Amino acid sequence: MKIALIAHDKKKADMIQFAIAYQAILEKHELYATGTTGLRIHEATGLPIHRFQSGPLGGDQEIGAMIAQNKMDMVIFFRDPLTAQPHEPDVSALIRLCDVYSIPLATNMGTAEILIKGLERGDFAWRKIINEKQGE
Ligand SMILES: O=C(CO)COP(=O)(O)O
Repeated sequence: MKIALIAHDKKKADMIQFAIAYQAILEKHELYATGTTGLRIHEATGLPIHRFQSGPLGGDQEIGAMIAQNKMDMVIFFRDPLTAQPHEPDVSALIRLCDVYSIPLATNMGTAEILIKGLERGDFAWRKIINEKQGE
């Protein structure tokens, strides 16, 4: 599965803890991230991770483009709900696309843990079926 990992600055520590805790699951999948989040996860875990631009420089939009092409299976996006983001429209657009394409999206640690455990349990087999139909 292709998984996008994104965290706003005040949530990066949470994301790193999450990646360390679930490294054994994450390493079985293809990981993508916005620039700084990806760098921090890679430094903390050594996990291979494709890094897009930093969020404010277009990284959210690049991940959104993958969703629009049905090339992303899950998004874990630890948003900071208490800090205004200069690229708020990009953040909203990414979340909107997850809803347009029914892509599982976690915006906090509680939901992310449920998604990742579901992934390990095989709950995302339906994504595999869709991908196979598309010849991916
Ligand atoms: O701003 C972000 C998502 O909206 C995250 O970007 P970085 O991972 O580059 O900090």
